Amino acid sequence: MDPFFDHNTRQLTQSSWGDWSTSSFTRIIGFSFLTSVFSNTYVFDSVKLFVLGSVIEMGRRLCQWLIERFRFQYSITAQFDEGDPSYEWIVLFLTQENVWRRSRDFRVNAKNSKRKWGIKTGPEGKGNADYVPTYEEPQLFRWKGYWLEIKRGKGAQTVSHHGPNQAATIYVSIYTLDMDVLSDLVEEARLRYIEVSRPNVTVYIADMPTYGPGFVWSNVKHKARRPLSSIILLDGVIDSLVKDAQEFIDSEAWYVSAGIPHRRGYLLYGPPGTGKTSTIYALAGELGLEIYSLSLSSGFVDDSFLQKAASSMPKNSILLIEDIDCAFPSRDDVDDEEPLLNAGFQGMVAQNYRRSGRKSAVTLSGLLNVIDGVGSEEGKLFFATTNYVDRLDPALLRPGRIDKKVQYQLATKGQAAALFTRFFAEMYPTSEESPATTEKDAIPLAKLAENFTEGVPDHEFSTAELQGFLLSCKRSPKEAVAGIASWTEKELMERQQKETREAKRKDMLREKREKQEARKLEGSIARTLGGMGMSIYPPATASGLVTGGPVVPSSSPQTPSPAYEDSSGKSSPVVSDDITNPARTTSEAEENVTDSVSTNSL
Ligand SMILES: Nc1ncnc2c1ncn2[C@@H]1O[C@H](COP(=O)(O)OP(=O)(O)OP(=O)(O)O)[C@@H](O)[C@H]1O
Repeated sequence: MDPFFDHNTRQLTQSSWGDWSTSSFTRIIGFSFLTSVFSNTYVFDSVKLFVLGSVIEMGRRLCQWLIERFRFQYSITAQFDEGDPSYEWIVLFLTQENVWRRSRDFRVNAKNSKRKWGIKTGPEGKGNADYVPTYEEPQLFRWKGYWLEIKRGKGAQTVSHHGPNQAATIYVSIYTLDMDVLSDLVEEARLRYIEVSRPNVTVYIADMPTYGPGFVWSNVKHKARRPLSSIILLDGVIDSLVKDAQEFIDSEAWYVSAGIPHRRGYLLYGPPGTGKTSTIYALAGELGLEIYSLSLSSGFVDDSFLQKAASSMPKNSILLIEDIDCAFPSRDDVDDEEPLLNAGFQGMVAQNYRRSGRKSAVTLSGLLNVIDGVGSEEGKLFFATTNYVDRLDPALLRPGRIDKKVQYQLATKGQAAALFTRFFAEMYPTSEESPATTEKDAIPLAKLAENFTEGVPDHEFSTAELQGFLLSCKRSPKEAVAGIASWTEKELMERQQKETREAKRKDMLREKREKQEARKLEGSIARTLGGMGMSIYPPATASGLVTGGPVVPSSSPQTPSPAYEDSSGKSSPVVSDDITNPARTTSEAEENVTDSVSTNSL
């Protein structure tokens, strides 16, 4: 029975009518709303699209998930970080495999670094830039029947003078589970790199601080290989060096069986410009070794940086540390650096170690650890150069750390003649059939070289200096012969003048330091006496009326002499140059300015 309808009276009661009408109305309205919605094709199509879109998106995500699963299960991914030598290998490999053809993003580098993996953009030698693909978008290609995918990511952070830099990382995924395929790929990339770099010596330089995991050899240069014959040293020096290094490389098995770490250290020492660095580059070119170079005088190179750098070098390569004496204190350096420090910013670390008398943040023990440590084993050659061998600690020079020392000297007459001959050899071909030049016909080259050496005193000039002179008259050997005597005379005179100025400057610096130390001492005595209620001078002395006089107790223990007090009530450390001559109480600032001006003017 219908609760809202009274069949007897056939009337609806007031309350039941209201309820019924509401519910029916809602049903009718809802139905009609839905009917109207679905009868509207626009809305219906939108819903269909929405459902379809959701299905497609789900499908896409499912596919992505499956691909990721597949990749994870059936591929090997290798990571190549910029700054590591293997990064260079893989970039060259990708360039040679023409993977870049589908690239849209390129990094443009000036060609001066002779990078070997920039893509060819036209006929050989065209343009002054390298175009290096960045692989921002993943690329797929086939190699030896395997699918490889290349992706780029972000690597370790470095900091240069221009701010932080983000090194790049290249990920190579190979769709196989065979690790041998990956090692084959890396080995092939390495061999191709060596082949391409053969006419050059590859030099990795760490010239930026690195943060985070990994290590960045931030700069790579390819220098033209220099023939050993172009290095002019005393007879037999370079040959014995090359022979020694070659023997070391060839005798790895012997080192292992003898239980001796397979590394060897060389120290090349002598005046600047005598060919130390050139020798190492020529030797690396001859033996096909890469050079990893860093300078201890770079402010950011400390013990941990050095350790990381040494451990990230590959086998059979050279670790080159130039100016190794920077890690050792020298009193002269403190004097020399003082104006620099006062001039302004040097960096907190730099200030700390420079104040300690060193130019480097690397400590001796840090350096020895690197030479002895794990990072230095495995067929690594360690080369160090210095202009000041006497500053080196004996601990560094002991066999096992430095196995061979080579002394470089200023040029002898013989070296000067060899340099001259090398310089003008092209103008004076040795072959009999070579076309003659007028100069050649006039005087033979050997004779000219002999004449040239008459104007060069033994052991006075470096090879670099003589080379500089020859460059100024490179078109005419006769001109060089004619000008050498006056050039040496002028150079020697200038050198003497410079030495006099330098000696004077050092004297002034020493004097200044002694004065400062005396002032410090006086200040501390004054403070001590002031604290005890005493003064080093009677009150009249402090006012400048009386000079000299013994140290006497102050007349009033509670009130120290105002001459030793600054505005804050503390005793002033700067009063006089000499406690036995307290009359010089006037303008210290003026005197300091005079000192520094005269120092700078020197
Ligand atoms: N013995 C040499 N034989 C040939 N060239 C030399 C020789 N010495 C110097 N030079 C020339 O002089 C320049 C500087 O040489 P290099 O940098 O090798 O000297 P260095 O001894 O390492 O100097 P520094 O101690 O200042 O580093 C180079 O261009 C090099 O060609």
